[in-house]
Amino acid sequence: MINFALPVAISLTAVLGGWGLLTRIALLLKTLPPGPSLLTRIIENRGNEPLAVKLKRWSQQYGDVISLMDFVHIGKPTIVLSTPKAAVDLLEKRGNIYSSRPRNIFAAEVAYRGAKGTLLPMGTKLRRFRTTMSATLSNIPSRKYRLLEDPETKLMLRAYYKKQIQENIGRTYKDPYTLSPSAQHSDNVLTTSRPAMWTSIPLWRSVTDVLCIDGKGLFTIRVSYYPDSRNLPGSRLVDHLPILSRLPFIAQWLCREAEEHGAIEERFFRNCIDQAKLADKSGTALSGSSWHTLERQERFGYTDLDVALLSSAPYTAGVTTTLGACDALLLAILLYPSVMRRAQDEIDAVVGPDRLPDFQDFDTLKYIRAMIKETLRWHPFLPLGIPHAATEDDVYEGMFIPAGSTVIANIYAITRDTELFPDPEEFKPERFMDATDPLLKNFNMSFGFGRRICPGQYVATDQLFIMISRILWAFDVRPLKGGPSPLAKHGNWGQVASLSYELIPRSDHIRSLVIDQAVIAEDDVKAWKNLSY
Ligand code: HEM
Repeated sequence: MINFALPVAISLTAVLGGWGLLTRIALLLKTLPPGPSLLTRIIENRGNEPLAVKLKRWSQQYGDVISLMDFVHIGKPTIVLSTPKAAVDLLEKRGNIYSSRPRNIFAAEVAYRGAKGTLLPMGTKLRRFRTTMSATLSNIPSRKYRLLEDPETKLMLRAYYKKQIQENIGRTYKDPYTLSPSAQHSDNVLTTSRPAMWTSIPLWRSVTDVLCIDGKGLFTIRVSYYPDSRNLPGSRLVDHLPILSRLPFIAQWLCREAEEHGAIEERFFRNCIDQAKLADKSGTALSGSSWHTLERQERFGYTDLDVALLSSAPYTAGVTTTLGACDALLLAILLYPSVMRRAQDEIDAVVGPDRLPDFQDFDTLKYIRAMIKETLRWHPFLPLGIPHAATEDDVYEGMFIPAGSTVIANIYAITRDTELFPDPEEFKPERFMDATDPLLKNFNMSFGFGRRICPGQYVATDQLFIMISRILWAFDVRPLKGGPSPLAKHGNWGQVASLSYELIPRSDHIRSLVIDQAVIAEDDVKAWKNLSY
């Protein structure tokens, strides 16, 4: 007798499977959040409209939560959240299912071989990574870096004066001195960024080593970090067809860029870990994520690559972001001179001319803190944050969000929510002064949401506070006469284009105080030897 059982079972499974798939697709199409059709997206793909702006425009047309489907990731749409409420409701209140990262083959798998903390999906490795981050960067632990931020910013101020003297010999201090925010290799910018590096790696051989490998600036390594349209998961061919990464011949061509970037970062951060070990032996290490990770290497079975990439997250995630925010703050000052005057009035009343602003002034310099919040709102450095992923099916206000969806908080749109932020394009620190709404009082939306929220937010705020309060205590910031209008430099997010301005010393008394303090600061910093200035 012919045995029909197997073919019948196979056919039945296929039919049921196919039916299941069809039912799921029908359900998806019916109940997914609304959004532009694929055709609209293809048509509108032309032109140079930035992704965050396009998504904001679509959210005004379709709703606070929109979905974008494609033919490759059927059943796994991209969901975009465009209001504070939607982002808080999903990414924070339902953080247990919205805290993963989407699969990112090009960057997370090929370039970083599963060792990049910021790209980790939910699981034990992510939990351990977040523990390291909070043990070394959260509110209280982050204060230990003040030991470095204090002397470093004193040296930064002196560098500004020195540069003036060098460049303008025989002339008055009122001669212009320009800083270019995009010139990240300039001495002064390096000085300000160094504390950010220290949060990650306790010892650096020299600043040049830190920023250049084989003559290539580390800032250029952005394989996955900036979620612009090019780097979003799914924007590379290999993300759509994972099988390609397993085909050796094709993979060489498709994945070369990722492999090259990954190899450079691995070499660089392994070298840093070697330096950290030496620093510990000589007693010069300031404990940071390197040490926290190294100490747990055996227990957690971390490979050397894991140690190098997990512990370097504060450096890769913290330097350009914080410096970019500082530049945006200076740009706001150039565009809104009354803001600078009000900040200086506050500094003069609280601090006076006889000492530098200090971390002890953090609570009293309320307007400076409001300026920092307003800068992060007005000009968010990461307009689309870093994408999250849903790990379970969910329903939100009648809309179905399937497991596996990529979930993006459009921080650019969220920080322009007119209910919470009237006149959103205006730079108004006052909106944060004496605010009672918790969303304003504890404003941190530009740092992301929920369990993946930026763990470096305290370090970033400290560094912005000390840099900006000291710069405004010592200098007036003015646009260079005849230079292009600073307005042209405001792209609404990310790095502001290079802008020229002059720093005009506020008094000779302050200048001599800075010079004296810098001498003491040099000694403080020498405790961490091998740094070259
Ligand atoms: C103004 C400066 C900064 C801004 C605007 C910023 C913004 C962000 C945003 C939007 C995210 C994604 C959050 C999410 O997925 O919801 C993020 C993640 C992260 N940030 Fe920051 N950041 C800044 C500075 C820093 C600093 C100074 C550090 C470290 C010292 C840091 C370390 C990190 C790390 C490690 C992550 C990944 C967290 C994870 O994947 O779980 N950031 N940041």
